[in-house]
Amino acid sequence: MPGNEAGKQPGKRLRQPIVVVLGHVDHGKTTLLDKIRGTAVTAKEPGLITQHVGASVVPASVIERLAEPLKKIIPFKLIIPGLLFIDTPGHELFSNLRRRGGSVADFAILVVDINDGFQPQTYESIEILRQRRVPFVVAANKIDKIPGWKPHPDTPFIISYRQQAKWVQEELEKKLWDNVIAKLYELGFQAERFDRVKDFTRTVAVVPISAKTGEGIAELLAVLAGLAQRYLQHRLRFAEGPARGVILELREQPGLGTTADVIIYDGVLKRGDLIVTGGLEGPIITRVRALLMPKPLQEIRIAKRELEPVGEVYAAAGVRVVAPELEKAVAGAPLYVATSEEEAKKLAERVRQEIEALRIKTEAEGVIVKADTLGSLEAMVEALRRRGIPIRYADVGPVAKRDVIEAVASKEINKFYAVILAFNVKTLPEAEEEAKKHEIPVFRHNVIYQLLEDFEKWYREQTEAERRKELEQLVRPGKIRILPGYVFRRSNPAIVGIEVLGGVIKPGYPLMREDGKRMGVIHQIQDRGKTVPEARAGMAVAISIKGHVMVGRHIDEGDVLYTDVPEKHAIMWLTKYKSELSDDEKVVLKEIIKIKRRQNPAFALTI
Ligand SMILES: Nc1nc2c(ncn2[C@@H]2O[C@H](COP(=O)(O)OP(=O)(O)OP(=O)(O)O)[C@@H](O)[C@H]2O)c(=O)[nH]1
Repeated sequence: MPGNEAGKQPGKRLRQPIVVVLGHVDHGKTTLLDKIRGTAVTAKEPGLITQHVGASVVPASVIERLAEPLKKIIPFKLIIPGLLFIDTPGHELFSNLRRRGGSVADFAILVVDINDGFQPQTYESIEILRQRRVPFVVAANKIDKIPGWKPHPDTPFIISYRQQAKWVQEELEKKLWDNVIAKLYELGFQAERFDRVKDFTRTVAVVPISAKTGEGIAELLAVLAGLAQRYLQHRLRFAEGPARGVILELREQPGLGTTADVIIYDGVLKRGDLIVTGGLEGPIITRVRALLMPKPLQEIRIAKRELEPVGEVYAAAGVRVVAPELEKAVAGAPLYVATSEEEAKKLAERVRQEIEALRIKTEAEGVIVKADTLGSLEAMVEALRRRGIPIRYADVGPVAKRDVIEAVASKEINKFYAVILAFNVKTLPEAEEEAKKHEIPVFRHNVIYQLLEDFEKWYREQTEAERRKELEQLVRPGKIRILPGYVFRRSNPAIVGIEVLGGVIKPGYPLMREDGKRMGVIHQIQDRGKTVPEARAGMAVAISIKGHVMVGRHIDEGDVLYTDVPEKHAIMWLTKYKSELSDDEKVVLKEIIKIKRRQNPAFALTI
């Protein structure tokens, strides 16, 4: 079984924990994975070149040797055979390592540039790790870029650190705290530099490293291995029994059709096995035609490595599966080996239910979600749920016309949710036209965090604009007194000088007397000869009043008038817009309600 060391002695073998690398763009994920692979290769352990499809294994012997100088700080004896690293970093792929209620990945390394600190994808990575309950270690990368740092290539961090000048050490500590540890605390995690951690299951260990110089890689691997053992004490599994895995990626391969890159996290997968996986049109029951693994090579150039057929693979493993009907499968779907046709049917039902549970379709209000894979769909749905954003419809695939139709239907219930959130998928031309026609915004991004930020920003702007508009239309509480000696015209319209005693008046506001009788509508407000849009408490202005109002008959000099706030408006002021009233407006509103209740005791009773 070339390339699959776990398969060499298929007796009772513990499986390796699966590790993923996440983090913000350019923080050094790829460089770190290359370094880890390089470390494993240059260790020149015979027969330990351990390449998988989409993954690499760092054997325990390599980790132990690297960690030798650290024995006093990180004492451990490894019982796991090694660590399986998923080769492609990033949360798009990580989200496909899904498994009902969690992740196939046992651990993660969150890479944070120690100089750049937390960035959008750092937050997003943490969110996804939290969702899937994956414990993680933080690699505070690029320590070689700290001013004054003297690199000691491929040396443990502790040893290199001791040889740095004091001020350089201080600079590192400061950055480590400000840019990494404090940020983790803000998010509710207890975190410490790895050598100060007492309980690795409660505290996030932060390992300062340089993926470029190799400083700290020894500790990073040792901490991971130690953590893996502690965490997995009760979860460690043997590589035996029927395989369970997940489709990481599907690829078209000339001559072979659609093949699936699968991560096997449990059991054994053999050529000829009856397997069950999932597609959008339903579960797929098929047989493994071939299993492909990379040919063993003495170097790390893995990109174009040739694959060769193998008879079986043992968990944990990354393998390319060749089988009929895989073109109907979907990335992120589970893959199970069935021991009989009957069991296959049962498993198929389980897979169908699992996939259906992720695809949402309701008649209720909510957004429309489209994502490229099951894994990203699940991550999107969970992220939306946590933010309390309702979902009407969620599915895998490009944005199509029917998605726009769903959004239009959603608009009838709540226009602010009539949007399409498209994660890493295209919009079909027909759908684009339809969206334009119905003014359905389509938000697209390949970072979930960013996609949701964009939508939430838009949502806030829209609801705020709506609120402003509604607010503008409400009659505000206002109280005025007609100034004696300032009657300019008695009627048609009446023009009088007034003083605003409280609240505010605007043109268009109806007025009432202290006995609740309507006294026309304010037509215009003038302040020293100039028309103004409003008058507030303390101002003395002239107003014209339209309607059947005559000074001397209906109203008189010295009279107090109020704005005639309609009951609906009064209720809005008492509830939704309470915070929009000034203190004097609140006092005036109370007086208005008192007047109104003389005629209608139930006026603006909100409970
Ligand atoms: N000085 C220094 N540069 C580093 C280190 N790690 C990575 N880099 C550089 O940072 C840049 C980004 O590194 P990548 O490994 O491509 O980062 P990434 O996180 O994989 O980025 P994406 O794959 O684009 O998400 C490259 O130019 C690396 O050479 C480090 O420890 N020190």
